[in-house]
Amino acid sequence: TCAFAGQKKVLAAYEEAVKCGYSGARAGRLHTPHGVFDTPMFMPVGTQATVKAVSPRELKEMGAQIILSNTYHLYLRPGTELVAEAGGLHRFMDWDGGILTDSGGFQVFSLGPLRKITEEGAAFRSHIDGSTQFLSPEIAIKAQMNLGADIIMAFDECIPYPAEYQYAKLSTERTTRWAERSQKAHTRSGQALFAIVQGGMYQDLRRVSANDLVSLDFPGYGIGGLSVGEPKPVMYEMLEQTVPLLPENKPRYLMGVGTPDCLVEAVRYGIDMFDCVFPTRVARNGTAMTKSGRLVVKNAAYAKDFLPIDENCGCYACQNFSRAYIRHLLKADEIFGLRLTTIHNLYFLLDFTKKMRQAILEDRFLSFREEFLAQYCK
Ligand SMILES: CO[C@@H]1O[C@H](CNc2nc3cc4c(=O)[nH]c(N)nc4cc3[nH]2)[C@H]2OC(C)(C)O[C@@H]12
Ligand SMILES: [Zn+2]
Repeated sequence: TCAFAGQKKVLAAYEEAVKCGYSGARAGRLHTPHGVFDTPMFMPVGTQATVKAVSPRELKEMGAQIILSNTYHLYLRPGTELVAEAGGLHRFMDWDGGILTDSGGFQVFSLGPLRKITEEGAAFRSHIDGSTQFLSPEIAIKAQMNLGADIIMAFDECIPYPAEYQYAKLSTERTTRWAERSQKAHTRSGQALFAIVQGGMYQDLRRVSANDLVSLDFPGYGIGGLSVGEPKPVMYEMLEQTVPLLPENKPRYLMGVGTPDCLVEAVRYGIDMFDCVFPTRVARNGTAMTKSGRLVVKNAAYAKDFLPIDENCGCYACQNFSRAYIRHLLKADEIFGLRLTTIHNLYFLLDFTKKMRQAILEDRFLSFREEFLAQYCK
């Protein structure tokens, strides 16, 4: 049911992805049990069944369509059976938009002190209480069926960066076997299971991974193993190698990205969906995202700056409060300060993807990209 149909520029009976200029950029519509959503899209991250510091009502107001939660975290606490008893994740967190859950493949390797990876799965110690835990494709899929997200991810290994070719090859082949096991374990109808392309930073492994997963016929594809510390040009090169091998009529989701400069480049290669903790995380240490780069509103320079973070921003923070006020709250450790920077950063990225979509529909994406990159300092 997670069909992906591009938005056609002219009215027509069928929908097809609108291609733009000499790029792979496309404007699409993602059909899920909780609604039809526009792409390109940014998905706010709500790791533990809440997008930190903002409410579902505020998320709806700022235009969030699909939000993310993490199987790894919810499996450890409060447990995915408990969430199922509560009526599933949508009911539990009172969110009636789309939900995508990551499978735990990344969190196990980035959070829990790793014990061991075998063909069967990954043994690790919980970062919460140090208990010995184990995740396999079957366990991760069952957990995600309990949570009831609209889109779930296959259990994979996010290859660390850098990694030896041989390690990347063996790990990628195992991830493909795990994707097949994930598919067999996935019995919940109405829920889309996406595979995750791996391959490290090796072009040939990326192509093999993409081709193998495409032949297993998933309704959508995550691109994993990126945004793990590699230089941005390397990430873009992996996209160039991978995205063209993925079906045009299915969504492509670049995991863990990111900042607007990365989003506009990835959209050019044909990516439709993004998630990243960046906007909510940097908000909590007083950094606001703007079209010219980062603005550390906590800095003394803004003590008497009575302008909003961004005069052209339509968010609740910019419409009602000044930099001086937000800086005061952050300095005073007032929770409302973090809420305002978080609201602004999420709104900024959600609005940015809306602007990219509009540019694609009006066939001016490449000039939009040029203008944006010219004024954005990384
Ligand atoms: C720029 O933010 C830092 O970088 C991480 C985001 N980068 C990222 N790459 C990912 C790859 C995968 C993958 O291969 N497989 C699965 N299943 N999920 C994934 C999730 C991923 N997220 C954030 O994660 C932390 C919190 C470590 O820092 C952030
Ligand atoms: Zn704002």
